[in-house]
Amino acid sequence: MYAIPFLDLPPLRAASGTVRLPGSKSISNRVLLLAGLSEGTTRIHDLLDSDDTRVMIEALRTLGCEVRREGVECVVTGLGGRLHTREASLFLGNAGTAMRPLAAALSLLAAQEGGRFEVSGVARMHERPIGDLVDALSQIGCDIEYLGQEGYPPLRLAGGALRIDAPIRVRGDVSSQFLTALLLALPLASAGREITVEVQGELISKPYVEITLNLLRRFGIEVARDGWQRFVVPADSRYRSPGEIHVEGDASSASYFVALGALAATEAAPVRIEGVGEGSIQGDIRFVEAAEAMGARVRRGPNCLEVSRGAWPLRAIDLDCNHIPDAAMTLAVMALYADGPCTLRNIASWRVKETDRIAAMAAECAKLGAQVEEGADWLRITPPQHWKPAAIHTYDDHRVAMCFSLAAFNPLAGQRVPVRILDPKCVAKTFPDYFETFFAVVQADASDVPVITIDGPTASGKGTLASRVAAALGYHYLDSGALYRSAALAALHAHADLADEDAVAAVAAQLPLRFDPPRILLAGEDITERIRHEEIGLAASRISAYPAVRRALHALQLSFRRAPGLVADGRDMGTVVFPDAALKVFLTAPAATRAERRHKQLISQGFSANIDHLRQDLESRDERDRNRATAPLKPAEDARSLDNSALSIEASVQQVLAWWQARRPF
Ligand SMILES: Nc1ncnc2c1ncn2[C@@H]1O[C@H](COP(=O)(O)OP(=O)(O)O)[C@@H](O)[C@H]1O
Ligand SMILES: Nc1ccn([C@@H]2O[C@H](COP(=O)(O)OP(=O)(O)O)[C@@H](O)[C@H]2O)c(=O)n1
Repeated sequence: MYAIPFLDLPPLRAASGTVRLPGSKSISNRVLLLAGLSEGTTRIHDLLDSDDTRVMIEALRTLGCEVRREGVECVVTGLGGRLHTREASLFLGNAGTAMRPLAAALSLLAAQEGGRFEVSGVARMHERPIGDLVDALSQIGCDIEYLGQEGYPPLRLAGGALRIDAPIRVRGDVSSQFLTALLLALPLASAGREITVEVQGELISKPYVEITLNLLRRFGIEVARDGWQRFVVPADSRYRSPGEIHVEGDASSASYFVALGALAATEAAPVRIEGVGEGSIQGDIRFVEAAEAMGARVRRGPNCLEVSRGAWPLRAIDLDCNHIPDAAMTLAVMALYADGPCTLRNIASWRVKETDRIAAMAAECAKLGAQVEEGADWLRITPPQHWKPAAIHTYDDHRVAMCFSLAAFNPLAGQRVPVRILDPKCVAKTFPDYFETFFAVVQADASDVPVITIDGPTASGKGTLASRVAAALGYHYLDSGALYRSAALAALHAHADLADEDAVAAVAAQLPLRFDPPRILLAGEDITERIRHEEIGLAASRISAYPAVRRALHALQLSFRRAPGLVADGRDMGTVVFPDAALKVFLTAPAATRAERRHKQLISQGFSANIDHLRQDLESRDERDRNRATAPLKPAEDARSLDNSALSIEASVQQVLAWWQARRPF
C-alpha cells in the first residue's frame, strides 16, 4: 500500500487484464454484525480487509465475540443476542457502516439488559449526522446522550426502558443507513412482539436497504415490507448463523474498473472484473447500466464482468443517481471524457459522506480544467478543453482518490498531463491495494513514464538513495548492478569462461530472473544475498565491460519502465539506457569515504573485509568502469552532481526529491 504523501500518475493510454475485487464493504460489515449477534459460529469467506472492517471486528471483540482469521476466512462466534459485556467504549474510525448499526444494537441491548456504552470516531465521523437514528431509538425508550454536538456522534448509550407500542418512525431521506441500522438491530427487541418501522420522507439509496433485507434473510430473519414505507420485523426473530457465508466483491469498487474498460480497453483485450456479476445483490452493480449509457460495452457473467470501449468520446448523460450513490462518483470523472455536459441528479446524500462529495468532486474536476456547476443535490460537469496538471485533494475520502485515478487517461482526449493524487493511502478504507491493482492493468507509452536515474561509482550510495527515492514516490526501482551481478553469478553457475564475451553474453541473454522485491530469484533460487559477495561484484565488473553483455541486458532494463514511474541506479542509466530521463543524478564521494562505507556495510552484514583491499578493488573497478569503451561511467551532460560525502542518507534523499519536485508541473 502506498503510505506516501502523494502519488503521481503518468498520462495513461490503455487498460486490459484481470482484476479480482476486494469484498464489499457494505456486505462485510453487515455480515460481521449479524454474525456477531447470532448464536453459534459463522465462517465468512472473502471478507474485506480494510480500515472499516477492522474497526467493526475490534468493536465485536470488545463486546465479547470471538473473531479469528483463518487464512482468507474469518470465523466469528456470536453473542447469541445478549450482552456479554455491559460497559465499553468503542472507537469506530470513519466507518458509518459500523457506527449506525452498532449504536442501534447497543442502545436496544443496554435498554433491555442494562449497560453503558460509548461510541466515537474520527473528527469527520463527529460531523456525520446520526440524529434521525437517535430520535427513532429515543421514541421507544432508549436513553441516548450526545457527548459532543447534538445530532452527531460521539454518543453515550445509557440504558433506558423499552416501550414499543406503536410503529417506529425514522427519516429515510438523509441516509438509508438509519433504516438499515434499525432493521439490523430490532430483532434484538422482538421477543413477544412484532415491530413495525415507518419511513418518513422518500427513502433514498433503496438498494442498500435491499442488501440489508437480503442478509437478514440469510441470518434467519424475514422482514416483511410494504413498498418502501413500512417494514415489519416478525415477533421472536432470532439471528441464526448460516454457518458459512460468502461476501461478494465490492460493486462500488468495481465501478473504477468498469470505467477503465469503457475508457481504454478493446473488445479483444477487455478489462475483466472478478467478484461481482449478474447475480449481485448490491445496488451499485447498476452502475454498469450507467456506464453502458455512456458507451461502455459490457459482457456479464454470473460472477464477473468484461468491459471494453464502445462509444468514443463517451456519450453525455443526465441521470438520477439515487440508486447508485457511491458508484455515481465515478461517473463524474467519466464525464471528463464525454461529448457534452453530464448532469448527475438526486445526490444530496453525497454531502454527508466521508466528505461533502459534491463540493469535493466539483472542486477537483475544476482543477483539471472542467467547467463545473453544482446545486444542493446535483452536479454538472462539462469536459475540459485544455486539461491542466492537477494535484487532486482527496479529503480523506477513498472514493475521491480512486475516481481521480481515471483522470490520467487524458491522452485519450488528445492531452498529455500527469495527475497527482494527494494522500493516496486513504483508499485503505475499502480497497487497500487499489493503486497496485490499478497499475497492474494500465499501460502508458514508455516515453510518458517518468524516470529518475542515479549513476555513480561503486559504494557511492546509489542503491540506498535510489531505493529510498523510489519508495518515497511510489515508483518502481531498478538496481541495474544487480542484473550484472546476477549475470555474473549465472555465468559462473554455467561454468562459462568469464574471458569469453560471447559465452557470457549467451548466458546473460537467457537469464531466468524474477524480481519479487526485495528478493531476486535466479531459476527459482533466492540469490539476493549471494550476489552481494565481493567476488561476484568483481566478476560483474569484468563482464560488464563486454558490449555483447550490455546489449543482452538492455531490453530487460527497459522493461522496468512502467507506470507510475521508475528510479534506476547504475553506471549508464542516464547516458545510455534512459537518455530521456526526466532527472539525472550523478552521485560521488571520494574513494576513501566510499571504501569506508563499503567496509562498514560488509562488516554489518557479517562478511569479513579489509579496508585497504576494498579501497584498491574499488579504485580498480572505478578505473575499469570509467575507461571501458562501451557505456563508460561518466555523468550525463544534463546530470546534476551530488557529492554526498558530507550528507546523511536522509539529506541526500531530500535533495533529490527537491530537484524532482522542482521539475514537476504541479
Ligand atoms: N549519504 C550517505 N552517507 C553515509 N553513508 C551512506 C550514504 N549513502 C549510502 N551510504 C552507505 O554506503 C553504503 C554503500 O551504499 P550502496 O547504496 O550500497 O552503494 P552503491 O549502490 O553505490 O554501491 C551503504 O552501507 C549505505 O548505507
Ligand atoms: N548500469 C550498470 C550497473 C552496474 N554495472 C557494473 O556492474 C557491477 C556491479 O554493480 P553494482 O552497482 O552492484 O556495484 P557496486 O556499485 O556495488 O560496485 C559494477 O561494478 C559495474 O561495473 C555496469 O556496468 N552498469
